[in-house]
Amino acid sequence: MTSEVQQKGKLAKAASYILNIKTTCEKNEALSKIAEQLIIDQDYIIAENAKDLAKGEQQGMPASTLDRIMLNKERVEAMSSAIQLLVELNDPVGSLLERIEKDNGLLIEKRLVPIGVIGMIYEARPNVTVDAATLSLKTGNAVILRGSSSAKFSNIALVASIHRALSKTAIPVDAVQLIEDTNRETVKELFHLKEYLDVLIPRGGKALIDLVVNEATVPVLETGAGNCHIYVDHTADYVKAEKICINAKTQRPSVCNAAESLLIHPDWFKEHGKQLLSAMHQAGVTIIGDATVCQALDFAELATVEDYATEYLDLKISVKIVENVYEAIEHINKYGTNHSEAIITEDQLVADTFLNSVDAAAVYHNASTRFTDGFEFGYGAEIGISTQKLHARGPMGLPALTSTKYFIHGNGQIRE
Ligand SMILES: NC(=O)C1=CN([C@@H]2O[C@H](COP(=O)(O)OP(=O)(O)OC[C@H]3O[C@@H](n4cnc5c(N)ncnc54)[C@H](OP(=O)(O)O)[C@@H]3O)[C@@H](O)[C@H]2O)C=CC1
Ligand SMILES: N[C@@H](CCC(=O)OP(=O)(O)O)C(=O)O
Repeated sequence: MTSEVQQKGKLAKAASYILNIKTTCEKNEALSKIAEQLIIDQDYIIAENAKDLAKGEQQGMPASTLDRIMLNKERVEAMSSAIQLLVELNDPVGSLLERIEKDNGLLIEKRLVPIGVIGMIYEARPNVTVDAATLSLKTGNAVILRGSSSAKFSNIALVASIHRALSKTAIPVDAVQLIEDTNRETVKELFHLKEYLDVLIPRGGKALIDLVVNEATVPVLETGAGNCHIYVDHTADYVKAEKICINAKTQRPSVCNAAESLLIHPDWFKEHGKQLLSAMHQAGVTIIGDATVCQALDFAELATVEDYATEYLDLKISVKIVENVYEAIEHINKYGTNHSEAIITEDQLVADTFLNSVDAAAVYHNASTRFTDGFEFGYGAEIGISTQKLHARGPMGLPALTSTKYFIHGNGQIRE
């Protein structure tokens, strides 16, 4: 018997061949219809979402996880408006990257093309269902979605709404597939769906990413956990440091681009450490410090080596005193996850050393790590934040969902 994954993979592949010849106008019309349909269906979507929330509450899920799953009128409207923004963005498909005219008259053009079928395994956040589907459609790709079991009812409702919208357009309904069987074994089927999948994007914690990278035989675009640091150098401006550290830690502690660790120069710590960490503590942050920090502050708890490797995803931060920018870089390259790293300094040379030597997808000088986001970078949304180096790095918006193809135009040339 053919499995759900096999069946939906086959349908998505067939749809991808239809989709890749659709015009930008046809794709945009379909996106606008989806934006409208989500609003029409919002009561149904919110009612289905309530089933996920009730299940989560019964299982004793923390409030931060329930908040990630929760949909209300405002959030559905935000999803719909994000799609309208995507409509406005340039369609990269067809863009000419290179044009070579050979002496024999051959014209070689290198253009951006859809990847084909994208597989997505992702966390319990229903808006990712809509982001992934719409980014894929705009770039002429079909998508197979496998969201978390914790958001199952919400995802089924959202994809039903997307299908209702697509059925009124030139874009095939089969271009968006949702795997409804949330058994973890079905996830593994995607790892080997070579016949139908062109790329698999896992979006979630380290355990999921390691599993996919180690086991998948299909090409993988790796996203990753965010153990993000801020290094406060001895020339750092206090006002900037406080604003950035509090924003990076507290604005949305559960996301991958939130700061998890502070590294501070000893001279700066002597002068401003107490003021900064007290302000963070007052903002609700638990300070897990090294011996120097704990000696200076009675509210700090002592850090272990594990703390430096931990992505808390909570109102908690580890704090370590480092001798200089070189020790900061060494620490980050050892404990970081190649996601987003920041330095606060007024010294441009120190900043340049940090930005060039830290191995991460996004490096910041005097700004919050929270900006690593597709919308903030101008991509409308992101399908994930890549922490690998090949094909795409950082927030993956529309261009990251394309490949290239050579189009060669001749008039009878043969190779001598
Ligand atoms: N770089 C990026 O783009 C992003 C990174 N993140 C990172 O993700 C993490 C938070 O996500 P979290 O909620 O923990 O997500 P998880 O990693 O727990 O889950 C993500 C998805 O993978 C599935 N899954 C997890 N483990 C397995 C397994 N062993 N076998 C099969 N399927 C599996 C889950 O299914 P099910 O839930 O049904 O079990 C879910 O659909 C943080 O580390 C955060 O930094 C988050 C968003 C974006
Ligand atoms: N796009 C996000 C960051 C990445 C993300 O989606 O994180 P998560 O909430 O863990 O699923 C943002 O900063 O808004």
